[in-house]
Amino acid sequence: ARGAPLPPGPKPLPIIGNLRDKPASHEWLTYSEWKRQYGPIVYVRMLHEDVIIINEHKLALEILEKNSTVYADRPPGQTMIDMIGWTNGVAFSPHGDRHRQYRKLLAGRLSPTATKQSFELQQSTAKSLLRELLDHPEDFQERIRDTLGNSLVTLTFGENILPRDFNYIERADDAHGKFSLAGTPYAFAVDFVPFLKYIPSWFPGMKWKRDAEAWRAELLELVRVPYELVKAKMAQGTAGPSYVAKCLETMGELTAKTESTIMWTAASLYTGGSDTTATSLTTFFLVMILFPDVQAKAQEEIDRVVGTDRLPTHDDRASLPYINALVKELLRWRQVTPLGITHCAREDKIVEGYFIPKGASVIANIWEMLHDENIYKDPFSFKPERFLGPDAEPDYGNLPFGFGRRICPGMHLADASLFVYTATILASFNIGKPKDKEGNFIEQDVEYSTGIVSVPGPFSCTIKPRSPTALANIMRD
Ligand code: HEM
Repeated sequence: ARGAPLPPGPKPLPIIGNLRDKPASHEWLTYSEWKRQYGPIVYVRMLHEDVIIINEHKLALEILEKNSTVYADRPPGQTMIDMIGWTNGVAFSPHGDRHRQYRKLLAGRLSPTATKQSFELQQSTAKSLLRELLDHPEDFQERIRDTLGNSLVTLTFGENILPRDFNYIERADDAHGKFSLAGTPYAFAVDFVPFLKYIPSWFPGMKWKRDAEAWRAELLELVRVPYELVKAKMAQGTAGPSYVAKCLETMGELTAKTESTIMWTAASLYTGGSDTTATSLTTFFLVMILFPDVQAKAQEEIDRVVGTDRLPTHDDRASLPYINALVKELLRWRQVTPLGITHCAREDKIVEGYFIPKGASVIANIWEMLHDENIYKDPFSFKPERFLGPDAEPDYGNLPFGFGRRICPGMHLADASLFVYTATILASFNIGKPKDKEGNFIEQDVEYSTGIVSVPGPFSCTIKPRSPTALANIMRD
């Protein structure tokens, strides 16, 4: 398929290619610079890895959606990730028969219609969150993470399924930390010298392999134990509703393969949904202190449409256009996964006159696409109004959730839960800038981390019930 040129990009050096151009962190910012220098599609070579960076939404749709099967794979990735077993998980599985099975099962349970079955859980999660925020406003970031995390565990396995000594959240977060470590490029000798993985782990200097084996066992336990517990409760007829219970009900006869499909997709709900949703909701608090007029308008809409005697629910969604626009703007302003997850080309292809080689890593700079000045006026200010009225700016569709065969399967759940969490909080609290002893507002520089999920550092805000009626609503039940 050659005959067309590779996309333009910074000049590579012999052997190492563009390794020295690789940004140390927050890569999306450098990639955006490259858009201005080289255009919307850029090619770089990292050692022997071909990397294509797409910086424009229209082009990303053209490449990743129109040729969704060609770009459905993930890059082979780090040896350590594979040794620990993460390539069995949904997000890092190669796109073959197994990944198709994963997606089919997830699609059945996370479709817009199926998602409605979790509305009640989301509403009760929103209420628990109100109580947590009332009692521990200074810890709001941690409380958000915990409350939303617990809700995902309940959604996946059911209420009170896990014994006290099996702290799912702690174990999962620990496994995610080890995943990040294992995924750090060239952090382990085996990334340079793959045959090291065949040397026995008792050999001197092989601690990394003993680590890999221990981490593999931990991950397997995290994936298997809760599943087995639900299965046992199902057999006794005592399991409550959950993702796993529903899968077991509908899967028919169980084989090792179908069980593995249920287990790994179940694990992907917390892995994919926890940091992302919690980070978006944390950013919502930042927005509230930085853009007080947005908070006032949102509260005005809720008071007018829902009233003050009760909390908003999913049923109110269609009559709350400003809140809907706010959620849309929240996912644009600080998209939480700025580069999505890297896709990989399964075959050579010429797209838009450029050659994209088989095996190339394909990165979509979602951050740049959502801040494109040609589409969004004043892209760094937070304006829900941009999505409202006759002069509305274009709707970005599913862009924050990625592309093609790999698009986020949890997007409807994420969207619905963010709606009900933000609406419930807006109905109940005023969120404000903290003040110092002299009563002056404290300005804070909030930095977002680098990584697959870009997480805000700590910041503070005041969280106070809006009125005695609001307080009564929080305290009810
Ligand atoms: C604000 C919330 C969320 C955002 C912004 C988000 C974003 C994304 C993005 C950009 C991808 C990569 C898509 C691609 O490769 O093109 C992804 C994948 C994924 N997400 Fe989400 N996500 C969110 C919430 C969730 C939730 C709530 C769940 C599950 C309950 C979830 C589960 C997953 C899974 C399993 C994958 C891997 C899909 C695959 O590789 O086939 N995500 N997400």
